[in-house]
Amino acid sequence: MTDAEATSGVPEATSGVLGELRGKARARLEPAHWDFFEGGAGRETALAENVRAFGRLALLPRVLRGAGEPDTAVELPGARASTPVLIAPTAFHRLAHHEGERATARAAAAAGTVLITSMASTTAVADVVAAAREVRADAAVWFQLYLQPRADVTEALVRRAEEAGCTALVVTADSPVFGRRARDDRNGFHDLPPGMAAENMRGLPGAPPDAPLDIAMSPALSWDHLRGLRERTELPILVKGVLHPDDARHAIGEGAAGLIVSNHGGRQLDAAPATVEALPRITEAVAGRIPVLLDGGIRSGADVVTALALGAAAVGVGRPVLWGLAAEGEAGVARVLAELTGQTAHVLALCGARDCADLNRDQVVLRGARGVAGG
Ligand SMILES: Cc1cc2nc3c(=O)[nH]c(=O)nc-3n(C[C@H](O)[C@H](O)[C@H](O)COP(=O)(O)O)c2cc1C
Ligand SMILES: O=C(O)C(=O)c1ccccc1
Repeated sequence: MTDAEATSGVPEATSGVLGELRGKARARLEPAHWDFFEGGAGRETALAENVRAFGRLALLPRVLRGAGEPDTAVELPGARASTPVLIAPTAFHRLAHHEGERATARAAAAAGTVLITSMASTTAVADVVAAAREVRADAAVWFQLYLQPRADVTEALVRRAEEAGCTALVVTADSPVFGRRARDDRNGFHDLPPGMAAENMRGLPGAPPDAPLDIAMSPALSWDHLRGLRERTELPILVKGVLHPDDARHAIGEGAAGLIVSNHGGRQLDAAPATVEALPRITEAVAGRIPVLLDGGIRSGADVVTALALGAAAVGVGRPVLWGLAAEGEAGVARVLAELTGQTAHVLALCGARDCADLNRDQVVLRGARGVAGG
């Protein structure tokens, strides 16, 4: 058994553009690298449920609303995107394609969307932003950050992201420890191969000159560290990995500019719920004060519109972007973004929506029941 269908029955894409790219990626990648990209923690329940939960939901279209051609643009902290489909931060793009994050950045910029570039990228953040800005001068790149136990290390990373031209920080809060991933254990995959490194981690305080520091994950991190970060940067900060409504309220109290409802693509707490099932309680708690984004299991325009109807301002896509990158490089990522955005526009039109905000949570219903999802 080498993939999620076998281990947990995740109904991943097998047809359409995404299915084609997924198949091509799988054929091209070394099995251990495929498993690293595709796998999740534990029994891969959260991974499978992210996808399955969307399949349990249906959309109630509104009719005869004279909505016209839908506008897919969204306004976000530090970005105006022409699509609600953003690129979620994923590590190690050079494992997928030799052009790595540069290829992803060019495709994101050309599509007019936000690349949330991972702190664990195999290309330095300055080079990622430069690649995006070669395509589009006002391309938005956000920097995903794991708060480091050493404040001087975190600060050095933030200065790098600022100097590179990133327009927001995304603090990943769901990783007090690294998830246990059975596939990586079985494959003995725990590090990048020779010749590749986490380029943002070079030359930081406490590291030998030019050697990359390991990314630390720490259960000692608290809201105090987030507050410390806020005091040291002008960039808007989004908190990624929020699933509990009280944490959403807490993040607002600490001045977060946005939230990303996420279970890290099922790679951290395997017992976590599907993200779309956690979303309604979060948007209810937030009550429009800051934008709430979602990632996990987005594989179609209907999934995007379902998340939007439940109150998300935008969504992030992780694995499908890696499929596109591994299969066809920049062109493959462009195909994934065009496909998901095109489907989203089509579903918005079929639902009678003018734009991404012109939807209501009463349009999302549980299949096989008469109730409305999330109450
Ligand atoms: C291979 C891989 C690497 C990831 N690396 C990171 C990371 O470096 N930082 C982070 O915050 N999230 C990371 N994530 C989680 C994604 O940002 C996102 O939450 C998840 O992939 C969304 O689910 P999806 O893959 O079903 O779209 C990673 C996910 C994958 C699949
Ligand atoms: O694999 C991941 O999900 C991830 O977040 C990560 C973080 C640091 C290094 C490599 C991967």
